[in-house]
Amino acid sequence: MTLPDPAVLLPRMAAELTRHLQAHRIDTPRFVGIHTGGVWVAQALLAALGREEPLGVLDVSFYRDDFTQSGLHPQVRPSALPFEIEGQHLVLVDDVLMTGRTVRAALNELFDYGRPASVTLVCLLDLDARELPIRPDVVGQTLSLAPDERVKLLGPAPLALERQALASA
Ligand SMILES: O=P(O)(O)OC[C@H]1O[C@H](OP(=O)(O)OP(=O)(O)O)[C@H](O)[C@@H]1O
Ligand SMILES: O=c1cc[nH]c(=O)[nH]1
Repeated sequence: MTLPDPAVLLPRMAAELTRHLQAHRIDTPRFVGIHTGGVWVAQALLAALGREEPLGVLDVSFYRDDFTQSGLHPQVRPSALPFEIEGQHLVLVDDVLMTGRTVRAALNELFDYGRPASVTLVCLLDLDARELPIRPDVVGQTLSLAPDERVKLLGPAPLALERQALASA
């Protein structure tokens, strides 16, 4: 199966997000991307929406539930949220949603900064392999991979999806 082109998915996602925000009467959303791929997608989405505003960046490494098993990634960066979280309507963006564990970690981190009024979840690809009750509000495309396959977002520009074989243990 051919992987989709992010440049095709992003304008559709921008239109669907606009409809979602209007339907929920959200006028001033604050965008937060999950490092690394989610930040690239959030930047592309802001550009597609014609919005120029600071983007929050979350590195969820310390909040992962496999943190003690996997060790710390050498490029862990502090999160940077250039706006209040308390009472805000957040748009949380990631590139790939698979088990939902990264989004769980992101929500835990966000709630350590304050209580948002709402969180809208946007992802470029949904791999339909959830291990937690988390669902996206806006999704570029849903794909099912073979058990030994993974996808990787290459970026930041141009964005492209690459198929990878899962390294055997
Ligand atoms: O739903 P999950 O099973 O948690 O998987 C989704 C996460 O996997 C990838 O993160 P990765 O840690 O590879 O970071 P990256 O963005 O730097 O590639 C991807 O960017 C998502 O954040
Ligand atoms: O295939 C996958 C699964 C999880 N996260 C990714 O980035 N790709």
